[in-house]
Amino acid sequence: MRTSAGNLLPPAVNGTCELPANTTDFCQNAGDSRVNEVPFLGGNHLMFVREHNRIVRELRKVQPRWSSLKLYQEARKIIGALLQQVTYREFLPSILRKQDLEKHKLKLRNWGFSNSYNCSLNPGTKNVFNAAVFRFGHSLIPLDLAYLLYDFMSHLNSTPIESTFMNPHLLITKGGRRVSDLARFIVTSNSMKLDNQLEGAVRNRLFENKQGKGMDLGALNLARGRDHGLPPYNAWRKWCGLPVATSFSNLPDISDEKKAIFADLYSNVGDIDVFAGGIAETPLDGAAVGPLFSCIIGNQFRDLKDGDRYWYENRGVEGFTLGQLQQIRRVKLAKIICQNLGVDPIQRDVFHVPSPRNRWQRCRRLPGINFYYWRWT
Ligand code: HEM
Repeated sequence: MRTSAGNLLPPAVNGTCELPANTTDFCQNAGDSRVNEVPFLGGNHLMFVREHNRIVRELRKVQPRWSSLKLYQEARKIIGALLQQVTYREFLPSILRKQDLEKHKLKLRNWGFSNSYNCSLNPGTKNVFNAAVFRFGHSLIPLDLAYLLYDFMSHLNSTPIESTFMNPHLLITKGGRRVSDLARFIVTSNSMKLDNQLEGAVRNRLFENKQGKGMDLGALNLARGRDHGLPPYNAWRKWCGLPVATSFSNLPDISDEKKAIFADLYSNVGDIDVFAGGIAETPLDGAAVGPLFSCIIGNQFRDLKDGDRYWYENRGVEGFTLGQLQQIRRVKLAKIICQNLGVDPIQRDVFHVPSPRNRWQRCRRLPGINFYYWRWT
């Protein structure tokens, strides 16, 4: 895939971000226009483009006769598999309880092919998931971004997050030489707590213009839910088989303090918006989200997996061989980050900050794919 100098993403033809005057920075081009929304999202795009190109180089060594189209398609298939694996094996366990992962059949196999495909499931994302539930991440957004240098101690260029919206400077400056400093900062920093608090940066200053007028992401989420005609919080509780609130004083999974706020803001308990109610729930023990969001997220990811005929663990003419599948199963996100963004050492589980239970590892010691298994494809 095309990159630009410094192994960065190619520049966008039409400016899709806001650049200060007299800068050598550029807006990045990617398959999704949100690539410029915030530098760590751009960093994710960049990482997978680099990983794609790295995989193509490796495949070419074992399959020198493959056309560039065949190389592209096989690398794309492997990237798809890695994204699925990281999501289910690393990300979901960091937000859902073990018993909910089991209940929704979200656990991946360690060996062999999967036979969980169910043609009656619809793998499309549901309106409530996009327009409300999966926006829970808006409460995790950090206050600022910075560089963390090689010594893992010195912080530089701390920048309020609102100054980085639609401005890829921190990521692409100096011909990409700062990419690893930014990535090192991100993998070692805690996100904000998952709660019903959104930082001022996104509540008042989202995409702020020159006159100092910004938007409110929380309000956008609520408006989007209504605009999409989503049923209210209580209706989704019922859908999930959870007790439904009959009055503000008996909202079952919400603290007394928040019950009072809801009573102040809504005239009827049946009107509470699903986004507002869901992020106000007290997280379940061992989870980052409360019962309602656990239910809807669990359901959605079950359908995305079991409703997908091309799920990477499935057996099929289009699928991987067993040997290839076992190679893919060796890879964790830490390996993808360290190989492509130069964070070395890195903790094994990048969804948690480094600790004695989540120790640093040298990149070369983390398992990766042996492309020898693609020799007979
Ligand atoms: C600084 C970081 C972020 C910013 C500035 C941001 C901003 C936005 C904006 C402006 C929208 C569109 C709102 C609308 O008009 O309806 C949106 C949608 C959304 N965001 Fe975020 N967001 C960020 C991080 C996250 C995170 C961490 C998550 C989840 C883990 C997330 C999940 C979503 C989802 C699911 C949508 C709906 C997408 C769709 O329907 O296609 N966002 N975000």
